[in-house]
Amino acid sequence: MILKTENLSHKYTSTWAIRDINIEIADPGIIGLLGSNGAGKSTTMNIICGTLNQTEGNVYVNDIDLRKHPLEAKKQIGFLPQIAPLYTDLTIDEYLVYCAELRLMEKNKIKAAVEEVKERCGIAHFASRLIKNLSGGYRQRVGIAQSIIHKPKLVVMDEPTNGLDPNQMIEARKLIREIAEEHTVLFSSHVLSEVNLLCREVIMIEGGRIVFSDSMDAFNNYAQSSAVLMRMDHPPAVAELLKVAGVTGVDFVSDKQARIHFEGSEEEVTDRLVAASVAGGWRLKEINPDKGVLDDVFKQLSQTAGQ
Ligand SMILES: Nc1ncnc2c1ncn2[C@@H]1O[C@H](COP(=O)(O)OP(=O)(O)OP(=O)(O)O)[C@@H](O)[C@H]1O
Repeated sequence: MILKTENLSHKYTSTWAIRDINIEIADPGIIGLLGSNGAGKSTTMNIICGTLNQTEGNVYVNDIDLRKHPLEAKKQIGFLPQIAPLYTDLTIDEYLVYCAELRLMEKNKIKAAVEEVKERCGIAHFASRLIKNLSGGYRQRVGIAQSIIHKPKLVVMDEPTNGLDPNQMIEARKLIREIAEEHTVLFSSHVLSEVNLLCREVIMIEGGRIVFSDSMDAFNNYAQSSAVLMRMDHPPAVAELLKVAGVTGVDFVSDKQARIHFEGSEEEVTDRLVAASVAGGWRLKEINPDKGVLDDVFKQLSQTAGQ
């Protein structure tokens, strides 16, 4: 098992920030830890990486108990915290050597490891530049480089694409995918689409508890909302739309676009709406499933979790 947490729970004050977090990762790939702000992602990651001591529960990395054998377990973990721990007055080379030493790498292996990781992360051409003179995207690459320099089994990244511009995000995602070819990556995000793009599996956490843990495909099936968005040139009155079998509610998001809530099969209701549009001359321009926004999915999932 690459990572196993058992009933991981943590209190900063009198209330539980996370409670009974059980994670099992047996296979390589990218696993997303998805949750809104304050859900408990950073707390979970900090504990897994040994930078925060849990109140209760256990962490095993590569079957090594992190509490009992912290040095051994930490050799198997790379960590990119939410704020990358960069020393901006060092050059990339100096910083990476320093990180390799912190990771207790053997002296004679450090030079080659630094070279390799610079190549891998696309920062070799800036090797002697001070980190403070790098753009946000390159700083993030340096942060990623330090997390894999000692070739850990598990790389943990806390919101690694947060604060990057769209191009930098694309580059960072590409790099994360490449890293996942050799390492298992656990990365957190509060953006559903980001997790969707990158991950094989998703663990969703809300209010400090896991509310969903399964494959991305299973999540998407679950998150499929029971509403469609319909754009028409000549939309009818709400009452007309409500006559279509299965339609349970209608709200207009603009004068030409309506959100149609329904019960039952999306395909059948969509077919009926299309037929009604043709018959009624509504001049349908577009009809699409309305994917639930993250908050709605959270709500659904937390209700399920409470049942
Ligand atoms: N040092 C701390 N002292 C007290 N409470 C804290 C501390 N750090 C986090 N918390 C609380 O613990 C809960 C979980 O926070 P955590 O930072 O783990 O969430 P998160 O999902 O990572 O959110 P974000 O994306 O905003 O970082 C929140 O209610 C937060 O206010």
